[in-house]
Amino acid sequence: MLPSPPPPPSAEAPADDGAIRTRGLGRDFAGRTAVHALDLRVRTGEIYGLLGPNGSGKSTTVRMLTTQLRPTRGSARIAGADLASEPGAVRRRTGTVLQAVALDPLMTGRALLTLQGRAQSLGRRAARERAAELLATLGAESFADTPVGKLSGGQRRRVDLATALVQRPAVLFLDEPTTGLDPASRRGLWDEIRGLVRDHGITVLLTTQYLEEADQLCDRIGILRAGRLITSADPRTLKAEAGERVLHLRFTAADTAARALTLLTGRGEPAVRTAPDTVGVRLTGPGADGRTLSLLAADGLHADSLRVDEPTLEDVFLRLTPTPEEAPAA
Ligand SMILES: Nc1ncnc2c1ncn2[C@@H]1O[C@H](COP(=O)(O)OP(=O)(O)OP(=O)(O)O)[C@@H](O)[C@H]1O
Repeated sequence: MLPSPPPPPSAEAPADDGAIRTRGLGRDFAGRTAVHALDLRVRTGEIYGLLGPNGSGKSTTVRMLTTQLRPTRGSARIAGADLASEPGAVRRRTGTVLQAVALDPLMTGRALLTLQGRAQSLGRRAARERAAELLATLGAESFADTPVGKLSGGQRRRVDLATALVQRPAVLFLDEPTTGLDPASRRGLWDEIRGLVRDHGITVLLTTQYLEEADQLCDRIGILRAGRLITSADPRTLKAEAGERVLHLRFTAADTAARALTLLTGRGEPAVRTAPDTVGVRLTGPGADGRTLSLLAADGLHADSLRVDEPTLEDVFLRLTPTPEEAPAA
């Protein structure tokens, strides 16, 4: 069996704190603010992605939440433990996979996991069993006895992940878990992360620079910009807020497209010519596509093909990119 359910929150923990709750959490470096006053809430059992451009404060946030970096201001509760007054409990209840993990390249994954188990006070036999169990869970048995220095990037990340799970964490922090992996390994790792959440109730907070990763993997996403959390919502909501859908109408001939454009703009529709034979119409509300098609049909115009472009997380991200004066100085 893998992790037991998350430990119950300590008596004084407010019931609605979820797995991670920060209040005004922030950090300055030499008088410069890296993270302002973060109010973050991650629900138990969700995958929460912190997304943001370079230098926006993602790693600083993770380092504060994993007790590696002392906050300058604010407070946080993680898996029911207070970050400032119960750092030991926070460490026991969380697992962390950082970007560059310094694994001894000569040790095998199995040996590393067994060692980790011993470090967590497991007996020799229990540590071996726990290692075997985790290797099986993460599909790492076939390379469990290979020195980690000889593993591929994706295999190594599985060993990293297994190492963070030895102590059955309630909350798992992953700092850019798939950076440098090829698309197939990345997808494989997503499946493992989803499995941990689904089968073992683990809460995951990950940072990523990959929009696709955030979109595919995360239940909710928080976007950091220059040290501030500027939005936090599920990917669908973010995309819906980011922009309108665009209906592309392709006609058999360019002059038909020209007629369609004249007709639509004459009726106040937000239409533009996107190619000689294509007209794009911004869909400004429910039923907008039907209205456009009816207008055209009433004039005897029929598109040869139709395509609707949905807004992407990239639209969200681009819209939220910092202005030069907001970007932290290099
Ligand atoms: N130890 C440090 N000393 C001084 N400044 C720091 C330190 N660590 C981080 N910073 C600064 O804090 C800001 C936030 O950095 P952080 O590494 O948290 O961003 P990030 O979003 O994780 O970036 P990346 O995507 O490049 O990893 C940056 O301006 C960075 O230069």
